[in-house]
Amino acid sequence: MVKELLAYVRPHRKILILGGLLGLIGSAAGLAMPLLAKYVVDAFGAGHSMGAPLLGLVVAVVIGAIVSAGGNYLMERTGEGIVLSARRRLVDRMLRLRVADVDRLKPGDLLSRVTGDTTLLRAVLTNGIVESVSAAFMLVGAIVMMATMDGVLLLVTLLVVVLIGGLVALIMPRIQRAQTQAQEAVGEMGAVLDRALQAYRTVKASGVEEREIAVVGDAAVRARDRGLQVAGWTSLAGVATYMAVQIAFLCVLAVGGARVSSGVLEVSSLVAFLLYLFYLVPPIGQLVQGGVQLQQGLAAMKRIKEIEDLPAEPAEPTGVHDDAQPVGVRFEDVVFRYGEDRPIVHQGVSFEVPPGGLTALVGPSGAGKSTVFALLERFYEHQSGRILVGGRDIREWPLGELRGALGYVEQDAPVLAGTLRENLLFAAPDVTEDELLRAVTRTRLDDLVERLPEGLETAVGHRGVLLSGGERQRVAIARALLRKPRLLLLDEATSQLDAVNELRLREVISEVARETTVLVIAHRLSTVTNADRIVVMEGGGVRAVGTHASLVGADELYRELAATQFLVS
Ligand SMILES: Nc1ncnc2c1ncn2[C@@H]1O[C@H](COP(=O)(O)OP(=O)(O)OP(=O)(O)O)[C@@H](O)[C@H]1O
Repeated sequence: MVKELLAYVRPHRKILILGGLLGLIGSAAGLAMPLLAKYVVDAFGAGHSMGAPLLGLVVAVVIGAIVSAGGNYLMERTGEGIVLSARRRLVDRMLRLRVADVDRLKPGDLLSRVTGDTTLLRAVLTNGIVESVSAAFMLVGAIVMMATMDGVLLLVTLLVVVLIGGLVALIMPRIQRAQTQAQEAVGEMGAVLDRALQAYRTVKASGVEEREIAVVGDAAVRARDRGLQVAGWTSLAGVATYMAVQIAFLCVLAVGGARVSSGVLEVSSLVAFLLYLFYLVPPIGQLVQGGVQLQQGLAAMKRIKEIEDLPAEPAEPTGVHDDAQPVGVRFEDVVFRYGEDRPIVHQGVSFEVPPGGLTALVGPSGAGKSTVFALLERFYEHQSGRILVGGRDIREWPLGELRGALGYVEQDAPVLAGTLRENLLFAAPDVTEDELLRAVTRTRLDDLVERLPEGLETAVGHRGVLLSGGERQRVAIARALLRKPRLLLLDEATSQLDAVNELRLREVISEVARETTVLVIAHRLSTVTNADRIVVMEGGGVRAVGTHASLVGADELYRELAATQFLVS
């Protein structure tokens, strides 16, 4: 894991080393200061001119400040670079994952990995590493300098520091544990808030705002409590460090005072020694901090790796293609389940759809209709049997080419944030204005475009709130058509459409079916009666295939479905 962490640093190592060197020079300038102060005191005591040592002191201060600032900037720069490459890698992988894997993961959690965990990497990889190195340098430097001043005083100091250091070492694991719990608590709060925001309308309609506010509030209180625990332990460690320095200061003052009065030690050396003593504090703190950051960074790395280690789909370009010939579909004894531990959804599904025309899939809820689409798009892989598109096994199609040949309209067709134009051009950004307008006309969206205040340039909102269910689906159909699909998969909207919208949708579907193959999961009679053939699915298999007229006579389930679901008169 540490190796993985360092892999992120490798491309930035030159700048990081330069930044680290500048930091070290800054530290060295800092270390020189007590020594220079000693010379000032010595010069003062001996009645010599203080000009030279004072100048040295000023130069050390200025160089130290400038060099440290430069080093700091380089560190931050590297940090941003590391976050950028980590985010790019992670997002690249995330958008190439298999649908099957993404379905298992929580969107809020994925988001936090890109925004939160990558930021934690920065802390450990830049400040963490570099500050720890420069802190160790400072620490050793200060101790060496102190040793040159007076060995006895150093011994007194180290004794106190080691004692308190032991105490801090005992506190550290507690800080770490509390910190992890605090991060989890914040995550939990995010999860409950996400739930409420996702179901915003349901929350309002159910009148449960107060309860949801309380639930999120409770989670926030738990996060605060965990945060307080961290604060408590950190303060204790701070007090211990502070006490260590004060006690060491008093001891050094007492022992040093005695040594000065007995003439073994000069006053200036005692002053310089005491200054070095206070120089020990920040590096100790930084080393402690570096340890905490390393733990956080490793935890973040683990979460990032979890995603990066998931298999990706092959990265092939998809998009508009030249061959617009409609293709047929054939399912041959397809067996499929969503997971090892899941029930079988398709138990030997077989049916055939010739190229062109309208085919409706009908059947009770849970029969496996949407799963047919998921398998055709290869969101999931079937376990046995064969699925042919255009006479070719879908496993032999390059994935990008297969998806390029299919148009897919989800039941709850999403309208993306942005303008209507952006929504239509989402899958085929390079089509001409003529083609765009033709698709708008074909999907009977011209009325809508006229009605909207800014036509195609109207922002249709984050959930397309300005559009009705029927309009949303026609926008999605237009979007799919602009890719010139050879087979259109349409999961018909179940939401009640008004008569005008239903008529329009039917017209659109029939018209599209004249040019390409349309496979529609049908929820209304108008679609079914218009269909060239109907595949009736039940319990993970195909029960009957025929036309509306033949099935009403021949298939009991179909008759029943038609009578209840499809509003038969
Ligand atoms: N992503 C998934 N992971 C696990 N199980 C799933 C998933 N999607 C669907 N299922 C299960 O597979 C079965 C068939 O679902 P499918 O959506 O194909 O049915 P359907 O005929 O389209 O039903 P509906 O008309 O209600 O949408 C259901 O029992 C469902 O719970």
